[in-house]
Amino acid sequence: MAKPEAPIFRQLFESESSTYTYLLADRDTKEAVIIDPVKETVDRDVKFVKELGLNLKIAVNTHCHADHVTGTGLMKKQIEGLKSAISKHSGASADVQLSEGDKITFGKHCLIVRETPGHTDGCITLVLGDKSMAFTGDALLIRGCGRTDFQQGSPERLYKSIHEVVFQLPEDCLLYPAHDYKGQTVTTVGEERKHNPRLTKKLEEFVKIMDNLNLPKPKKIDIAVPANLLCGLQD
Ligand SMILES: N[C@@H](CCC(=O)N[C@@H](CSS)C(=O)NCC(=O)O)C(=O)O
Ligand SMILES: [Fe+2]
Repeated sequence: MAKPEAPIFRQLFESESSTYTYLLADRDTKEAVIIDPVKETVDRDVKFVKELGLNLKIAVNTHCHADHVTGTGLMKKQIEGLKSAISKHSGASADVQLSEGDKITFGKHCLIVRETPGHTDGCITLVLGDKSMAFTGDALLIRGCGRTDFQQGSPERLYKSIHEVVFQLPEDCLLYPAHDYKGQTVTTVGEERKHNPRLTKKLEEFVKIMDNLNLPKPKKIDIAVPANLLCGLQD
């Protein structure tokens, strides 16, 4: 059973890009936040928000995604008053440009913005006010991390972001990534500090690993990045 003061929390999945979208809401006021909605699943998510009687205030992107088109622009057309948000360092347009330490409030809860660059310049981690959970975007993935070979990627910056921001959260803080490709859903700070095969290494070795991932580029990168600079609304 969830603690009475814990927000409503749902983890939603988009299977083509293996993206997680998160919905959080205050149980009393019904004010809600959505994190990383995907264009293809906007109808599902809007229906769900309506079914739960939520007042969706803000749709936040953890960064300018390269692998899928964000749903924030489309969602704004369907939900009156909804605002989009992204880091001011992302280069993307949105109603709210976020900076380190900003608070996104929903009812009695809030998400605190922590800048965690390295995968991209504008990556943020959103930490729930009581530090019981955090949304790491592509900075930290479960037993992995975001690639650093495009979009201003820098393994040195990513290593610093994870060690100095994410790994400083409480050991039992639940970490929810923007993607998982192996069916995993959640991890903790303690688990990743102990078992992350990349981030448990010294910086020099981490840089070597990241420089030699040799991953193919995301299939949609040439469509997704320009669209995501405009809330996902460019055809
Ligand atoms: N195959 C997928 C793209 C997979 C990919 O590159 N994922 C990114 C996160 S989305 S920008 C990543 O950082 N992966 C790190 C890793 O170690 O897998 C597609 O074509 O969309
Ligand atoms: Fe990404």
